[in-house]
Amino acid sequence: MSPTTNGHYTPRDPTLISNGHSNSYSNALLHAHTDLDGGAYTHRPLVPGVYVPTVCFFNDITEDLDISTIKKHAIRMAEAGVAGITTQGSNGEAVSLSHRERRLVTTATREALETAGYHDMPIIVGCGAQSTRETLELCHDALLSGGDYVLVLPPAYYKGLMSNTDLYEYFRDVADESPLPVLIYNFPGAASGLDLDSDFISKLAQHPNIVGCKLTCGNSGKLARIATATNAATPSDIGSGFMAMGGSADFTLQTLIVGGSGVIAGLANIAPKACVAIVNYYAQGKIKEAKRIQARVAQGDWAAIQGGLVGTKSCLQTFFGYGGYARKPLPRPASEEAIKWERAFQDVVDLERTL
Ligand SMILES: N[C@@H](CC=O)C(=O)O
Repeated sequence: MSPTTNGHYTPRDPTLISNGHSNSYSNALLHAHTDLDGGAYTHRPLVPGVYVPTVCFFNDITEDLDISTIKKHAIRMAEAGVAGITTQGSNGEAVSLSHRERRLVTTATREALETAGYHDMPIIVGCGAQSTRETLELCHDALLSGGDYVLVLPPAYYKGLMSNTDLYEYFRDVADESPLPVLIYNFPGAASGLDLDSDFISKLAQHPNIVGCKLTCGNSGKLARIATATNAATPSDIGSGFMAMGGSADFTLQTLIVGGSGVIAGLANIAPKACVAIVNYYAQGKIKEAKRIQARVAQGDWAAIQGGLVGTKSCLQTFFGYGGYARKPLPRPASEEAIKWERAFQDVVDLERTL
């Protein structure tokens, strides 16, 4: 694999990575990624900014995927000005989906973006699994579903049996073999407390197929060290360089100030324009305005952090008329609970509506 700038890679041989899932749509996607002269396979560049880890939508009764709402939501996000979409992040209920359903969600998202004219919008696909083998299978699926990058959480089920070296080798092996460039996902809350440190991530960042990270640990000191060590892309760059991303909207401005590249933030499902406004104000040097928006976004994100995707969906249903419920066994908020989330998100939704 030969890297050029961030987001532009030539894989070994794109025709060899069908992994048994090839169909006419995925062939069309491969074709869409391939230069007309039959040349290099390229990925849509990752531009610094806000990436939304989209929630997944289901039929309330059958719990089947609600593809039309998945598409509608992706378009609403794109129209709000996000830089890209992440399917199967923690908000996307990946752990409740089969491999087939994961492919369907990413394919539907790509189709929606294509239909709405967002041909250049990158999709990052969550692909972390408990074995190197399954992670790689998901990475291949991500490619064939229209994804451009993969976001990989460390395996943690057998945490007690693995050393730092084993984990390092996991990311290295995935990056060596993944047909899509990799972002490392550090989220101790979803990985049995496993918290990757800045030395570990900065060392892995030297791998030519590792192009960024998402830090949901909320550690802006760690982010500063990684951004410096990797010479990370910032909102004033044109999209080349390592993408050192914050993992929650409540430290978007802090991420930018220490040299990070933006955020992959669940709150953007509710308030994408507010999150984007922080980045834009920062890029224009309007720090006072950025701080003002950040303060309200941080408060709204507190609700998103506490309520997770259950609270986020409840908020979408209340204020935007779609959202539904998470798959069981996650709870369906009773009416008092829904009112609680309505109150908690009210201010950030008000803010969003002014933008
Ligand atoms: N708070 C996080 C949760 C997962 O990373 C987010 O905003 O996405």
